[in-house]
Parts: sequence; C-alpha cells; structure tokens
Amino acid sequence: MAFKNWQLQPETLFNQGPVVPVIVVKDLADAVPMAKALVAGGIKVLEVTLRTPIALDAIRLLAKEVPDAIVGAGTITTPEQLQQCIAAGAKFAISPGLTRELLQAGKDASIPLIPGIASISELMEGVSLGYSHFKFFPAEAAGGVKTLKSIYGPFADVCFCPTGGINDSNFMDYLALPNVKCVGGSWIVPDDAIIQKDWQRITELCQAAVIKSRA
Ligand SMILES: O=C(O)C(=O)C[C@H](O)[C@H](O)COP(=O)(O)O
Repeated sequence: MAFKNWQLQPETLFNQGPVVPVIVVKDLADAVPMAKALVAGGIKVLEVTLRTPIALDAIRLLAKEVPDAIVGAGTITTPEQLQQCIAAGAKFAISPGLTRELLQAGKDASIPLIPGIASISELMEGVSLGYSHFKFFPAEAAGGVKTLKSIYGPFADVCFCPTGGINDSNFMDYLALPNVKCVGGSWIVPDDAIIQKDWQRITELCQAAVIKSRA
C-alpha cells in the first residue's frame, strides 16, 4: 500500500535498479558530471544527501540538467526539509529514521517518503500509518541480512532498501532476500574518485554492480 497523492510509487522507485547511490555533493561543479557518470553506468535513481549546504542547489541543477536520472533527497529528517526538497525538484525523499511528524508530512506530500527504520517498533509505527517501503539503516550495524530475514516472518509485505555498510562484497546477499529490492550505498560514488574527478571509475563501479546483480 502507498499513498495516491505520491506522483511516483515506491515500488517503481525500488525497481529501477539494484543500487541507489548515496551521494554527498561538496562542490556544485561535480554534481552534473557525477550524475551523468552514474546514469552512464546504468544507475538512474540518485539520492543526494542533505549533508552539505549546497545539496538543494545540486538537486535543483540535476533535476534540470540530467533528465534521465530520477533525483531525490536523502538525510531528510524534518517536514521543513521535505518541503524544501520538493520545491527543489526532488522526485523522492529518504530519511535515515522516522518521527511521527515526518511520517504525517510524508503521507500528505506529492513525492514518496522512504522512512528509515532500525527496529521493529519503528517499523510498526510506519506500517500503522500506511507505509510499506522503508530504508533499513544502519543496515550492517543493525544486524544486516539476519535481521531482515527475521523481519520477513511477521512483516512479509514490507519492502526494504538496506543502507549503511553495504559494498561490492555483500550487496548480493541483501538482494537475495525476498523483502529487499534495492540497496543503498556510497561505494559506487567513492570520495577519492570525486576528488580526482575520475568519472569513468564511477561509471565502471556502477556497471560492475549492475552486471553482478543480473548474473
Ligand atoms: O545520510 C543519510 O541520510 C544516511 O542515512 C546515511 C547513508 O545512507 C549511509 O551513511 C550510507 O552508508 P555507506 O554506504 O556505508 O556510506
């Protein structure tokens, strides 16, 4: 179940590809070439975290300049930030956690909110308000694959995008789970590649993940 006012349904979002890159934009000049490198590598859904002061500018720019991407905002923790990212053109919003007021604001928003959970009680709060798609964060620290397998028992209808500590060597273990459709991670947009403006390396990391996920 999801909300009819959402212009994009979370199922569609989660089915776009195996990995959602968790992007930190430190220099606005990097945003477009980085996004193009990700799209060239087969990754369309881009999560731009609100961890830097230029994040909203980056979302605004990408929404205009990289139409092939589905650009959303990460690190959304308040209803105000949710409104700001919608105004900037974000197509979805992801939160590392949840609060009652953020969940309420997300229900009424025009774009999907993917709240984060790390416990059963948080999951129950989200489910009780009608949410069915969640980020599982911090995935590795919160028990990883084992925890998600356990959650599947009582909550088989809920879908997760696990994030936090996921990389090339463990992402396939998550994708093998019935309640996981995609994973989030920064390993396909490494800091050193951005600093060196090595966009080709980012494309190759994406291609490697996409190919592995299809094998
Ligand atoms: O900024 C946010 O909103 C977060 O929730 C945190 C990020 O999703 C993780 O920090 C990514 O984890 P790594 O792939 O291990 O780097």
